[in-house]
Amino acid sequence: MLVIRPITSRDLVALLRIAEESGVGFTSLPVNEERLAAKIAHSEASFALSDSQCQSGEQGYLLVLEDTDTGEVVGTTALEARVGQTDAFWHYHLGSAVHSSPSLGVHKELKTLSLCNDYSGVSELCTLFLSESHRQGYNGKLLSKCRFMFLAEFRDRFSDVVIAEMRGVSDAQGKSPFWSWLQEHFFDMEFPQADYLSGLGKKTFIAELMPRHPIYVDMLPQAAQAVIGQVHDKTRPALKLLKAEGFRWRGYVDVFDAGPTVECDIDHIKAIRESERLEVAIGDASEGVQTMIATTHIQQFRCTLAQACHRKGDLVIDQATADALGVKAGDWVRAIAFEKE
Ligand SMILES: CC(C)(COP(=O)(O)OP(=O)(O)OC[C@H]1O[C@@H](n2cnc3c(N)ncnc32)[C@H](O)[C@@H]1OP(=O)(O)O)[C@@H](O)C(=O)NCCC(=O)NCCSC(=O)CCC(=O)O
Repeated sequence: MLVIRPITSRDLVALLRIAEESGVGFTSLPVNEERLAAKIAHSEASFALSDSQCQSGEQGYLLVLEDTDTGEVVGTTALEARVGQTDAFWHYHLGSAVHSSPSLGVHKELKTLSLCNDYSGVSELCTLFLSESHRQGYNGKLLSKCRFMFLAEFRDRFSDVVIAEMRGVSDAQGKSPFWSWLQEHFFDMEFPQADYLSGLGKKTFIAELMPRHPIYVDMLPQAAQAVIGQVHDKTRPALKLLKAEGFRWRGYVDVFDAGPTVECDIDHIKAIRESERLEVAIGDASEGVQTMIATTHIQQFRCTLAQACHRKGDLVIDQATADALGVKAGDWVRAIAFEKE
């Protein structure tokens, strides 16, 4: 059975393997053992806090998908409580500037990119990765959507707005058309190095070196213009999953690869609106439907997909599912059907 649970220090080797597998441009998982160990420790500390200790918003929750039959970790998924609390959180915003001279009969509407910190303090979904061997059935959906169960249950720890920075376009060698232009004029480093430094949290160079004035998009090379707001091929499924939940692009893009950042008000997220809190009943669930089920205690958070019968106020699951989730009859869970009954 595949079960999502909080990461622990014992998962470091698996996380390192996933970081290698995810490749260049997957900023939140740099291939750096020390950094990954620090990420795990930060997550463990965040899970250990009580709600009232979370005022700073600096918490990060990193979860893994474990195949309980083999003990193998096959995916990751994460949430940041509030970004930009300790360092600045940068984006470019795609806007427009109108240059108009009625007397000459000239009217030009030009697209611009302006550096901003508009998403400071919002919550972020990140670090979504499923090993290729497990990209089948509802596994990807489970990994993406389990975070909405988490947001719904532990709502007070998060902001009213949730974003996700989608990986932008880069080739197999890690060359990004957008970065190539920035590199040529403003930086002396390759995209993988900039992305790596950003993943390490060393982001001050962005403020120091990035172009400070708005950029006229028409003045960028065609190749750079073409990838603004576009996602990496491998990230299309991740974007589709979020769009289906109500996430939209409002013109914000990553400062390195120009990948889109999508956002949604927390209360408008489909899975949050449609999931229900139900009481567990143990029994025969073979006539039920595929259901995502999450537990409601943060330290013992578990989420899985299993056959379940939805009855008025309760949810019938079998003993194996209850064991995997660590729940018993009468406990509360949050659930949402992936299939209609
Ligand atoms: C993102 C996941 C975990 C998703 O898993 P799967 O690929 O198994 O999911 P799936 O169910 O097959 O696909 C989800 C939906 O996308 C559709 N789909 C599949 N391939 C597509 C494509 N090329 N273009 C458009 N849509 C596509 C499927 O039909 C399905 O829609 P229907 O249900 O309608 O059929 C995986 O692809 C992955 O690990 N990708 C590589 C890592 C990555 O790029 N991660 C995102 C980085 S950006 C990030 O982490 C921030 C975002 C975030 O955290 O959510």
